[in-house]
Amino acid sequence: MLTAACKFRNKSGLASTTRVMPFFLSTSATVTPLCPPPSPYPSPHFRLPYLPRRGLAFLAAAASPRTLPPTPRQAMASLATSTAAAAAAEVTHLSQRDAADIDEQLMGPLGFSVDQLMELAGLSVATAVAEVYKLSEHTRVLIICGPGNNGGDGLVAARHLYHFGYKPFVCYPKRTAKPLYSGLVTQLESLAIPFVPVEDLPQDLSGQYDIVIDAMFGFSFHGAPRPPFDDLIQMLVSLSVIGDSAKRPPIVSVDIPSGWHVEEGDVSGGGIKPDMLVSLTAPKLCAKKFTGPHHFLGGRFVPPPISSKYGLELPPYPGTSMCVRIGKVPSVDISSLRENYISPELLETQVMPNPFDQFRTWFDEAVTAGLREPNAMALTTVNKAGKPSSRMVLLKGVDKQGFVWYVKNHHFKQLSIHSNEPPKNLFLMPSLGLVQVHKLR
Ligand SMILES: NC(=O)C1=CN([C@@H]2O[C@H](COP(=O)(O)OP(=O)(O)OC[C@H]3O[C@@H](n4cnc5c(N)ncnc54)[C@H](OP(=O)(O)O)[C@@H]3O)[C@@H](O)[C@H]2O)[C@@H](O)CC1
Ligand SMILES: [K+]
Repeated sequence: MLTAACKFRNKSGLASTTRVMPFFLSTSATVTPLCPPPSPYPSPHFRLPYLPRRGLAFLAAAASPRTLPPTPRQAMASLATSTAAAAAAEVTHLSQRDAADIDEQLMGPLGFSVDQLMELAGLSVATAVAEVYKLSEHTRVLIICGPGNNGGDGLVAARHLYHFGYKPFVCYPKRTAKPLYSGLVTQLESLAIPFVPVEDLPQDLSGQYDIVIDAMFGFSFHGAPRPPFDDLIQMLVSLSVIGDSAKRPPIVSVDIPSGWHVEEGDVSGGGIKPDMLVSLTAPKLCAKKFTGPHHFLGGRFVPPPISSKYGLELPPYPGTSMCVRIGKVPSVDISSLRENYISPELLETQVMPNPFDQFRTWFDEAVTAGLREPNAMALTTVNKAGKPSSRMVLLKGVDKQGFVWYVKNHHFKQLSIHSNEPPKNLFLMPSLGLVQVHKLR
């Protein structure tokens, strides 16, 4: 397996100077642009936040009728619109009654078992958590489980998080004697996942855990929380009042923020303020009051009879994902984005003598590693006046004669590849720790 490089010195003594450019490969190649581009967009992996119907209509109008789906450019142009619209998305919110009805139908005439649904729900929670809170920065996860199925979702999520590489701790003070629950506990014990008694929890959870998952109560919650959940909820309330989210573990609520009224939300205003909510099957009415940065939907099992009976408007799940973000995508502090490019040194003696063979090896690794569109490359050309310009194109082939990519006819005229300065292409393969630069001739 080829690993990342952090420093490379070529024969002429040139060293790469940036942290993200571990390897500089310069070669001669023939440029063969083909036109027009043959493949419609977007690729199956192109991923946008959920677009409510109006947003989809906007995109559909941008594409010619019944022909091509929108190109990435068209899709990106509508991203701001769709993102804002998604905040007020027309996702169906369920009443407590409907949520319980759906539960009954799924596990009655529709043939599901509670184990199945719980497994899918818990898996959704784990994948949503992993999507937002990266393992590199959030390892220790405390899962507080209640006495019902919401607690069961928490037990399942703990198991999946363990297998994803997290270090779960489970607080499960009111165990249910049913075989489903004792089985879930046995599974966690077999993974040596610690069960923490309530009295052993520190009053301030922020020092010991990187994420706290609230799986205490779901849609059957009613009245005021009884012991010991009253204290546990208060513990999470005190956590959520620590303003600086960087100094405390984020709180992830499963289906309902525990203690909230299932339909009216945080009625007193003194309840948990989770950073993330993973609604299951469909959001409940209280989710309209959720103001945290991350709202996801999980429970990818809703069959058409349920959707049509309850008129459910739910976002499509992308690809094979078990969860989908709903609501506004939070704005990111760009300066806080960082990756540690720690990798072994790559020596000139370790690279293949033929740069095309080397490119092919790295490219195959990029595909195997699951990079999205690894054939996307920045193509830079310089016009006769010496003015450089870059654009993203898709590589469509490579052989000993050079690289082949597609551009539209009128774009081809603007490429200026007949100037003295040969064009260069650049591939970014971050998960391999690679940036490859090729000089084309
Ligand atoms: N199809 C779906 O939608 C799916 C749903 N799934 C999940 O199931 C969840 C709903 O599960 P659920 O019905 O077991 O209810 P949930 O809220 O977990 O707990 C009820 C327990 O809490 C107790 N309790 C209630 N109030 C209390 C209070 N004030 N203070 C203290 N205790 C209180 C109550 O006791 P009781 O009042 O009955 O004595 C009972 O023991 C749902 O939100 C979702 O997470 C997924 O697993 C699969 C697919
Ligand atoms: K909950």
